[in-house]
Amino acid sequence: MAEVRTRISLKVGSQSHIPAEMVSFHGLNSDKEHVAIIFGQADQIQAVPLVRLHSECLTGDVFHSSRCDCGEQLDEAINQMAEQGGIILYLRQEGRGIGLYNKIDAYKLQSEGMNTYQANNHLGFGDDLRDFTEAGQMLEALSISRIKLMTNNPKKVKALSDYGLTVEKEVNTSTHIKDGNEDYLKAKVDNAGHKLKFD
Ligand SMILES: Nc1nc2c(ncn2[C@@H]2O[C@H](COP(=O)(O)OP(=O)(O)OP(=O)(O)O)[C@@H](O)[C@H]2O)c(=O)[nH]1
Ligand SMILES: [Zn+2]
Repeated sequence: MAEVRTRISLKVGSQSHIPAEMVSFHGLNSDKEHVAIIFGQADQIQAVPLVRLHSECLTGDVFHSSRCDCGEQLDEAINQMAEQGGIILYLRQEGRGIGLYNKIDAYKLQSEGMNTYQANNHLGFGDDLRDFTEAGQMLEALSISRIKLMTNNPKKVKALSDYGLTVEKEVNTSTHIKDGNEDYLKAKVDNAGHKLKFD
């Protein structure tokens, strides 16, 4: 199921030339172009690699929007995996699965006072439409069965465990508070049980 592997070199902050491999897949449940980014050949030489499932966030990952923490979490994962190896599954699940245009509609409602979950519900969507089965398929295709999962989201841990993977350890990301995203982070804790720490 893993299809093409190609070498890439990444730059995050002051760290440049971070070597990695990008892997495409065929035969996943949907036609979404999910990719794996593998650091330090972790799939081949580590028995229990560090893994992050990162759901796409164009506004945060690319443009570092102040509304969320996605870009910072992605950079944190890359920095950590550049040191110790690991695998990022970059999942094309924009807006927790509602898509970019709907997320923009949700942002408009959030600007008027709703939190992210209320805004999704107001638009007729559930709190979170993501399905992580394909992440399980991708890890299976890479012959990985035991992982350390980098997340604060209990739903991801449960989904991979239900798929049949062994999550030996949960590694929480830092809490990336910045001007504009505190309510977004607190809503994740209150509505989805994210393990984020606020000092
Ligand atoms: N609907 C909606 N989605 C958002 C909003 N802000 C960010 N997102 C999406 O939320 C998702 C965040 O993905 P992740 O960081 O992988 O997941 P998470 O559930 O926060 O869990 P962690 O592993 O702890 O980071 C992405 O799909 C973003 O596009 C928002 O205001 N509304
Ligand atoms: Zn985001």
